[in-house]
Amino acid sequence: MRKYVIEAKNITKKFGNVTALRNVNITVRQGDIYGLIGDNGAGKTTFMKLLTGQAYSTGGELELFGAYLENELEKNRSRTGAIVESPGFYPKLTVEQNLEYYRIQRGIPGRKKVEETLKEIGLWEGRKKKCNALSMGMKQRLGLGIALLGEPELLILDEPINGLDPSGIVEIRNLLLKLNRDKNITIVISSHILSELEQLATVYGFLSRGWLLKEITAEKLHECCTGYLKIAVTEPERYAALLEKEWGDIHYQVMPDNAVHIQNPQLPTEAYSTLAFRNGIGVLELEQRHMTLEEYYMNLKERGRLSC
Ligand SMILES: Nc1ncnc2c1ncn2[C@@H]1O[C@H](COP(=O)(O)OP(=O)(O)OP(=O)(O)O)[C@@H](O)[C@H]1O
Repeated sequence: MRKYVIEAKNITKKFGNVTALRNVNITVRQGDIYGLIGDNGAGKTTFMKLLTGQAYSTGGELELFGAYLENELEKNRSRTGAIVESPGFYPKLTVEQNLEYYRIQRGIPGRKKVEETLKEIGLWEGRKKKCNALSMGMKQRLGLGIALLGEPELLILDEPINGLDPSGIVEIRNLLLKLNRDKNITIVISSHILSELEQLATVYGFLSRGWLLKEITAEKLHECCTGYLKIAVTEPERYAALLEKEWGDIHYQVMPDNAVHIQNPQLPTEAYSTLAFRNGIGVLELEQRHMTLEEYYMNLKERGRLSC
């Protein structure tokens, strides 16, 4: 069993009369890439701020690397690195000078550390650039570099791919995967780009208005979302009636575009097309589809809870 890095038990956070988190239970294990998903105002940043010590809970218990007493928790925060809200760079200093500044400020020994970090985040070539001349992608990488200076075991990243172009997104993704794989760094990451999170996360937590709707591993989610068969036919209504007659307990949906979506099909694809052919119905399109993370999330929000 992998060790717990974060255990949030019944965490509540109120800002005056605004409740940002309500009895939230979140568990992150060593080596996880934990994707926090939720609409604006769901409580993602607040949760991350509780982890970094930028805010404190008003109820419940937070454990970081097994410690929950405030002074021990604080000590363990030194084992984390974070980008929560934009890191402050000195615009007139170069990339290298900014990193050097933060190294000294945090009391991290060894000048070599800056060089190693620059190479790790792919900013060695751009180290002499002033921060006010950096692209968004370079800024995000520098932010990550500052977070990495203290050799964290846990990275907390609030929307680190926000505002990046497609190649910037791929660069950050590959960097995070490498850090996770090679250094076993546990990562908590939030993003509104679900198709991107899908390529990174090993566990998901879905927040809505301060409630944790669901926590599920990527593996389990994938199993649950075996998805549906999309079969577009010339006579969808008649085809739907035939489906029911042939397999009574089948779950399907007739879509506005002549397609019928068969949920979790139990038989080989041909069985469903043959049924149409046998009854003189034309098959226009046949495609096995997995539910995307985005579709799962939209369903979850609509229904509040899903069976898986
Ligand atoms: N310092 C604060 N004072 C008062 N209310 C706050 C404060 N910080 C956050 N909130 C409120 O708490 C709720 C959760 O905000 P939070 O920033 O955690 O959401 P989020 O999921 O990160 O949203 P986004 O995707 O927009 O970043 C919101 O209603 C927000 O207005």
